[in-house]
Amino acid sequence: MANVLRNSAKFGFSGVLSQLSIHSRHGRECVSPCFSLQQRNNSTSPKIKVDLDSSTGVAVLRMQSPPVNSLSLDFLTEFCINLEKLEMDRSCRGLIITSTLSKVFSAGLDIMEMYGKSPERCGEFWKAVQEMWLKLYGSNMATIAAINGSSPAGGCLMSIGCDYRIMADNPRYSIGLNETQLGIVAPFWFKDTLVNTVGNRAAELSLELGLLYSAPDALKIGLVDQLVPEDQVLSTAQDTMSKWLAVPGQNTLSHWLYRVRTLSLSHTGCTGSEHSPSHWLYRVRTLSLTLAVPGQNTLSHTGCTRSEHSPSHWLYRVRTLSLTLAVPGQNTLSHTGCTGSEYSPSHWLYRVRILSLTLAVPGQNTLPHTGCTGSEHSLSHTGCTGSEHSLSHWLYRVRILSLTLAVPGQNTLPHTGCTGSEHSLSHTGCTGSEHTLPHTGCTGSEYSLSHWLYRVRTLSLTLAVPGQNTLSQYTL
Ligand SMILES: CC/C=C\CC(=O)SCCNC(=O)CCNC(=O)[C@H](O)C(C)(C)COP(=O)(O)OP(=O)(O)OC[C@H]1O[C@@H](n2cnc3c(N)ncnc32)[C@H](O)[C@@H]1OP(=O)(O)O
Repeated sequence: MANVLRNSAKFGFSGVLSQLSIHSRHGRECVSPCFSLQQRNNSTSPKIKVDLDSSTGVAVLRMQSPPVNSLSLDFLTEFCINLEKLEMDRSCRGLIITSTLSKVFSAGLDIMEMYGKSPERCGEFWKAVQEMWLKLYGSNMATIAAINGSSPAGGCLMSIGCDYRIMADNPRYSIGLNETQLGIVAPFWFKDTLVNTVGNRAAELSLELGLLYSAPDALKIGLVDQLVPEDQVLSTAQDTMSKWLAVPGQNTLSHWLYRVRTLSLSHTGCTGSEHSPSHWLYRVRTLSLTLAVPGQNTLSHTGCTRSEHSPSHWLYRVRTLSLTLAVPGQNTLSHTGCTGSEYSPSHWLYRVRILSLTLAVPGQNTLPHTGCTGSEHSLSHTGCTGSEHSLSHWLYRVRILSLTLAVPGQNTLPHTGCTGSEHSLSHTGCTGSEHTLPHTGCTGSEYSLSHWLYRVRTLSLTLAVPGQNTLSQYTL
């Protein structure tokens, strides 16, 4: 362990990436010439071994970092570099992740990385953890976890970041997000990924109690998709992969349609440098919900100081609560201007989302029945202020338009009154000028509409990664 730590990364994660001729996955056709065919087929780094079978287009990534494949900064850096190389390699369509160690897939985050480290090191580490998840969950490859041993915490995150999980049928092996048992709270994106895998209630129980599931129990709740004898884990993964690769276009649209919301972290409003990533990754949703609790609006830099709610409890309920908070008469949502009590909670619980759309309708910004009268609800970020559009027109189109607004070279939507540079990505919660699209490197009209309609959300999520607010690593 000490050796692992002593040999830790000499350069930051982003530094490592910048040393590669990294191109966007959007530019898969522009594979960097620095990767020869041979290099792409096989790659071995101290902790990771990758074999790409060019006849099938399937790569097997073997984690080989004894004793337990713990996810140190070194490990994560190597993992992400290997993932990025495969992502850029057009011949690679599927990825299987497994372990060379007996009994252990991965023990999760290296706990020594969380102890006694400098803030800078912590920042690098947490960025690398999140990068691992972003790269895996947002991959354009079909991904299968061949779980041939225990896979707690971060190991479980890696597994649920894949499209499919095959686990060794051995009741001694366990898997789960047990962070709460360790006295730490899994970040919301761990939680969201688990919810997407096992559903809300199972995720809630699992996270609040920090449960580790035996292989058979994991199958019961859907945490893994299939159990097979231990010596068949990899071969089954390879067979299964061929089914995934037979689905037309599976590597893009269908994959993304399910994941795009989870990946779009943009609404956290985290702009970066002022808060360390780890600070925010843990706290942003907790804080945002606490802020919304009437009478509790005091927490240090956000104004809230209360601590009576356990993080795990709150982290998992924040979305549900945020709906309730919108009930007029139950809360004073000064930011919405809703103060009345004329509507019952149930009425609002069902309508608040629809109404929030309505608030965005130009010329309909005064919603007397909600008590909202101010101009604060104009779509200032879209530049739409007029009343030229009818309600129904907008109710159906506002989302589509907001996508279109993000299309470089299409920022002039004459019929909406939007003319240009004011189309920062403020709808993502990013308010600074640094989050305009030019910031992402997209300045021209070189991309077609359809290209962007599919990718804009993907890109916006990257903007949301604290400390990663430039997309400099992508060549668009
Ligand atoms: C906000 C999100 C935060 C965190 C997410 C995380 O991922 S935190 C990490 C959580 N991980 C765990 O709780 C797993 C702990 N480990 C285990 O349960 C077992 O080690 C495991 C994986 C089931 C394997 O058991 P086995 O009996 O085969 O090995 P043993 O326990 O004897 O461990 C061997 C050596 O590995 C060291 N080690 C184990 N886990 C970690 C880890 N996560 N990080 C660093 N080091 C780890 C363990 O201390 C042993 O070291 P040694 O020097 O030989 O004593």
